[in-house]
Amino acid sequence: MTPAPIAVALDAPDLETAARWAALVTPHVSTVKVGLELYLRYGPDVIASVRGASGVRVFLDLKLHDIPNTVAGAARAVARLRPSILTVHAAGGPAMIRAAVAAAPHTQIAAVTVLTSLTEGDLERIGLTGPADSAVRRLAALSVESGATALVCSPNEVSAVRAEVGEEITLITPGVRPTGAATQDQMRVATPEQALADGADLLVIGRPITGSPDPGAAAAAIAASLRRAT
Ligand SMILES: O=c1ccn([C@@H]2O[C@H](COP(=O)(O)O)[C@@H](O)[C@H]2O)c(=O)[nH]1
Repeated sequence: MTPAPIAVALDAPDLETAARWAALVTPHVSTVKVGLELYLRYGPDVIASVRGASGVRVFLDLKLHDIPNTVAGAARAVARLRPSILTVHAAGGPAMIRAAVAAAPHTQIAAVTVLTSLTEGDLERIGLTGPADSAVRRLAALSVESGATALVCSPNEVSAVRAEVGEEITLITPGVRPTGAATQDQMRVATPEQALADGADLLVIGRPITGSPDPGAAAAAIAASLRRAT
């Protein structure tokens, strides 16, 4: 069976837990995601630990955001680990995104538009007035013009972003919650089925899977429900 288009966020406190979660979910999902918590604690070794024998795709979610020269150096440093996807913040601007793309030619650079934990009230306080999808569309267009071939947005904006950037760009959506699951700190959310129906290519799902007593079964259940919906 083809693994589901899900990236499981391995936001674990230790390497053993992350590797265990990765081994349990990899029969069911296409990708595992390493974020700041794990990478800052364990560094590059974490990639091999979660990739394991299965060779599952690893998404390195470091959300780089700095001047172009610094981001180029950081992207070059992690490119040797061959992550499938590396994130940068779209708000870092065109030159920074171009620098990341040039520094990691074998890794897909995904630009994070507006964090899924932010409400429209938060955006207004930051100075981004108007509906969230206007800011997301603007940042998406800028990122693609700068060479990003993937974008991170909430499932609520995925159809607007698809209309803006076309079919060739990979749309990645965190803020995904199965019906009835707690939203926790995610503010702009939708179900896995809705995100996929609206045009997402890869669903990032963490705690609804890793917080389950059986992460393998939780991943398998979401994968099966996506298969039924398509
Ligand atoms: O806008 C964003 C960008 C990245 N994330 C990351 O996705 C996961 C979501 O985990 P859940 O447990 O499913 O909430 C997490 O690693 C974030 O760093 C995001 O949530 N929103």
